[in-house]
Amino acid sequence: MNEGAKAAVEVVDLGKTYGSGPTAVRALKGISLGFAGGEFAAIMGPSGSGKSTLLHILGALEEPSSGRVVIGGTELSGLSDKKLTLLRRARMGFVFQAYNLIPTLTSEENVMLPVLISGEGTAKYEERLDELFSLVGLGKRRSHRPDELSGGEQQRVAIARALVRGPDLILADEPTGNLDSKTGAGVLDLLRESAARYGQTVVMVTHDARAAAVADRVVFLADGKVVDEAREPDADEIFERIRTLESAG
Ligand SMILES: Nc1ncnc2c1ncn2[C@@H]1O[C@H](COP(=O)(O)OP(=O)(O)OP(=O)(O)O)[C@@H](O)[C@H]1O
Repeated sequence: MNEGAKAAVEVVDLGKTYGSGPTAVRALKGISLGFAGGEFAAIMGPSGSGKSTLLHILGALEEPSSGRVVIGGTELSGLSDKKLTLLRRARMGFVFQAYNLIPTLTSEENVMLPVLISGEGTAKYEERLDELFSLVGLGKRRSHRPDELSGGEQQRVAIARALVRGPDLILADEPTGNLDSKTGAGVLDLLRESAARYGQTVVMVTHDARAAAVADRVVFLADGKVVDEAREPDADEIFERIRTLESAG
C-alpha cells in the first residue's frame, strides 16, 4: 500500500476463538492488516494457521471474537444481518472451493445471478458477459448447466460470477486448486487484472507458491498471527519462507 493511502480493507487486532472452555481454539490471535484498492494480496501459511478464518471474517461470513473489520470505510461490527448481506452483494465477490452454482441454470444464468439479485437491468452487461466468458475460456459453454461442465470449468463460471458486477473486494480461496496449470494461470491473470486495471482489492488464500508469486504482496500466517510479509516475492522465496514456517510448526 502507498504511504498514507487509505486502506480499502482494514482489520485491526482481529481475534477469533471457536468454542469455549478447555476445548476452545484460538484461530486468530490479534491480526492487523490493511489492503489498498487495486492491491492483489496472497495469504499463505501452514494448515490450521487461520487463513480461511481470516477470509471468512473479511467476507462478513463469520464474526470476529474481538477487533474490527472496516470495508471501504464501513465498520462491520454492529451492522444487522440484512445490512451485511447487502454489503456482501454490493461490494464483494467470492471465489470459494464450493462453487455454489445453481444446477438448473446455465453458465450464463449463473454468472448473471448477482445482477438479477441486485435488480439492476441486464442490458448493460451484454459486453461484460462476452468479455468474461472469453477471459475464462468458456465462450462455448455459456448454455451448459453445471453438471455438463468439469470441476475446473465450474470453477471458472464461479469466478466469472464473482467478477461480473465489479466488486470492490474479491475474496478467493484456493482459486487455482482444481485447475490445470494453463487455466490456473489464466485465472490468476484475471485476478491480477481485476486489481491492476479496475482497482479492485483481491485477497487470495493459497498453498501454491507459484500462484502467490503473481500477487503484489504475500502475507504469511502461522498459529493465528501474521509472522512475515513480502512484496513481489518470487516463487522460490515464497517456497523457502513457507518451508521454514512449516518446519517451525
Ligand atoms: N468452525 C470451527 N470450529 C472449531 N474450530 C475451527 C472452526 N473453523 C476452524 N477451526 C480451527 O481454527 C484453526 C484455523 O482454521 P482455518 O481453517 O482458518 O485454518 P487454515 O489456515 O485455513 O487451514 P487449511 O490450510 O488447512 O485450510 C484450526 O485449528 C481449525 O481447526
